[in-house]
Amino acid sequence: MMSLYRLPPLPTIREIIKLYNLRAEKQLSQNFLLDLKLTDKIVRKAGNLQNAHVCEVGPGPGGITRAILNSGAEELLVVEKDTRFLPGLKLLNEASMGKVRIVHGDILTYRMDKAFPRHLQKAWSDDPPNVHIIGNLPFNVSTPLIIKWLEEMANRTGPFVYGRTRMTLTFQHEVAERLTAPTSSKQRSRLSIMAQYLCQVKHCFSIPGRAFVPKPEVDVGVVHFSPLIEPKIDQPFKLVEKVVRNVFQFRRKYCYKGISMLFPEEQRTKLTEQILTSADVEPTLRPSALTMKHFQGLCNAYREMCEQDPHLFSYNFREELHQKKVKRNQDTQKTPQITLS
Ligand SMILES: C[S@@+](CC[C@H](N)C(=O)[O-])C[C@H]1O[C@@H](n2cnc3c(N)ncnc32)[C@H](O)[C@@H]1O
Repeated sequence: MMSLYRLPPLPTIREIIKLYNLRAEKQLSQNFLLDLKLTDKIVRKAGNLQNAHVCEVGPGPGGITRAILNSGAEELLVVEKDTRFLPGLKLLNEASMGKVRIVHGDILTYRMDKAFPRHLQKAWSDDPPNVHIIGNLPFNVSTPLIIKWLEEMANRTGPFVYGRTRMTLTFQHEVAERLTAPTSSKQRSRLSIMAQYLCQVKHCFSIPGRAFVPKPEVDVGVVHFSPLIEPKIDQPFKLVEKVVRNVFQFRRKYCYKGISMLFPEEQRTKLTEQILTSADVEPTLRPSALTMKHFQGLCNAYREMCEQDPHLFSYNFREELHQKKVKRNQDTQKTPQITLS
């Protein structure tokens, strides 16, 4: 069946690279994937792309682009920052009879909410729309981008105005492990909770660094995100983010230490006890041992406490520390100097 959708005249990626003299820019962390088995495998992990509307982020010379075009997608929007790749992408567009829409831009600022026709929109509780995001981006872009997209997923904005848009993205191997880490694993971190409370996250497979040209220092993990109908924590993203950040800031200590920093010093002991009791969290658990249910309990209890004291949410213990330091310095300067004559 697959051969029905194959587009025979597509130029090979090596031809495109040679034709336009496309060298990877090390400063831009460009690492190309030219192995067709691997580009096909990434695209297969996105699911069935027949008649799909796909956005590929950072297509570069077009290895993954080609695999997407061969998968039966109806429309492929590519967002590429580096102008050197535009002529090669135009060539792929011509060879695919106009299926590729090329945007020269930065995916961090591109309006994904306007990227596709509105008729593709599905209700959140419905099946996911036939809209997919696929990309092999530089590591310094993929991590801030996934944090931005997780917030947009929580708010149903950006690419999630179409419904539960699925994403298949590459990350540095260690980040892929953190995104998918289960309770009590070494890699369990802030990113694990933020991703897993909103989606089903799957580390599909790893690609050794040597498969890329040029070879990056680290291996790469391919991660698939499928947004959940009901997030596992029913609280605003910013609140969840604050609780989770506090819990993990002292990751080697008992969890009560980080949790206590949600509260101003004068109420710290009392309110920490209150939140731990209400969320049914054992104070001597390590942050990595907390389950999603524990985080749900902590966020719900913190929300209630913030409703009772509206100043609580804006409290930031680092700011308090900073203020104290400034005051100490001012006091030292005010102390009269006693000079011995
Ligand atoms: C690691 S290379 C991968 C290229 C290609 N997808 C592949 O797998 O061979 C990353 C690509 O993303 C592009 N890129 C980097 N930052 C970007 C951004 N903020 N927005 C859009 N594209 C970006 C780079 O120019 C480059 O083409």
